[in-house]
Amino acid sequence: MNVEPAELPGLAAATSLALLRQHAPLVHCLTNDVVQAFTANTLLAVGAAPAMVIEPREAAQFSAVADALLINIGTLTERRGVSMLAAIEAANQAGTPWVLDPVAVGALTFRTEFALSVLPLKPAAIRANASEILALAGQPALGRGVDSADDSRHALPFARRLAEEYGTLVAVTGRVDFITDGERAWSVADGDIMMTRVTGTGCALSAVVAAFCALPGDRLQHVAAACRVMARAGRLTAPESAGPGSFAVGLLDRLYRLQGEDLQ
Ligand SMILES: Nc1ncnc2c1ncn2[C@@H]1O[C@H](COP(=O)(O)OP(=O)(O)OP(=O)(O)O)[C@@H](O)[C@H]1O
Ligand SMILES: Cc1ncsc1CCO
Ligand SMILES: [Mg+2]
Repeated sequence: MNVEPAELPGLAAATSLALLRQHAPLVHCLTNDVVQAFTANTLLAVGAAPAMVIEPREAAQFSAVADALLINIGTLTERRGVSMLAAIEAANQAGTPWVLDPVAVGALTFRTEFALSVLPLKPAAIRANASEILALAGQPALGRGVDSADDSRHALPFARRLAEEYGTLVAVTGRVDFITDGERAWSVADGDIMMTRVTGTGCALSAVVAAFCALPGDRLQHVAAACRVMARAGRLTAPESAGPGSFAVGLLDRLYRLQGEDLQ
């Protein structure tokens, strides 16, 4: 149970990426106001398709036909919460996987109660930083707003526990990403510190995780592959960037150009 997770093999990540581009899943994103366009462009760059349908009277209708649903509570409002619950219910009825990004859960009461209330609604995966995973698991966390101040390795046992308790997958990201179903776990040691200097790399990754959840086959492998794809693209882009601005643009270009051999 507590053995060190193995690094996801490059070939597995490449196989999942090829499958993603073949299927080009349509991802219904109910996400925060900061990252809408970056998230949509990230999905398009990697080979999936986005749609941000947020009106409560349309959300359920759309999530029933999308291939995956993303629920990100970064700028949660009461009205957006209504859309999210309707979308989750419709996705569950249609057998569509949905992914939770519990942004800044912990210190803030409204979003924390909301996140805890949707955990039993069978998310296919949860993607969060270490502080958010600790908070979801009821542990003291050092998060500062939307940023993590905790180490993903420290959060791994709690990620495992959450995955087991809710029958879901948990991807806890940071310097090293860990992806677990409670029993099995993969690690992804890649990325670059520059990824924390652009807002929404984690939020966009959660949308990519949702896209990979739509694929047939080993979902734990696919979610780990999503983390690998994002982190690898970040690692390759950082040295070519003058700063966060060109990094954000370069990351999209790199995701678009990323080939299986870049992951090996
Ligand atoms: N110190 C680091 N070194 C290398 N890569 C990192 C580091 N921290 C985060 N990353 C990478 O950045 C991406 C986003 O992860 P992070 O944990 O920062 O998400 P987040 O805090 O939810 O981000 P946001 O809320 O801004 O969207 C992941 O691909 C992760 O691997
Ligand atoms: C900066 C910020 N504030 C609320 S959501 C968000 C995007 C990163 O999570
Ligand atoms: Mg986040």
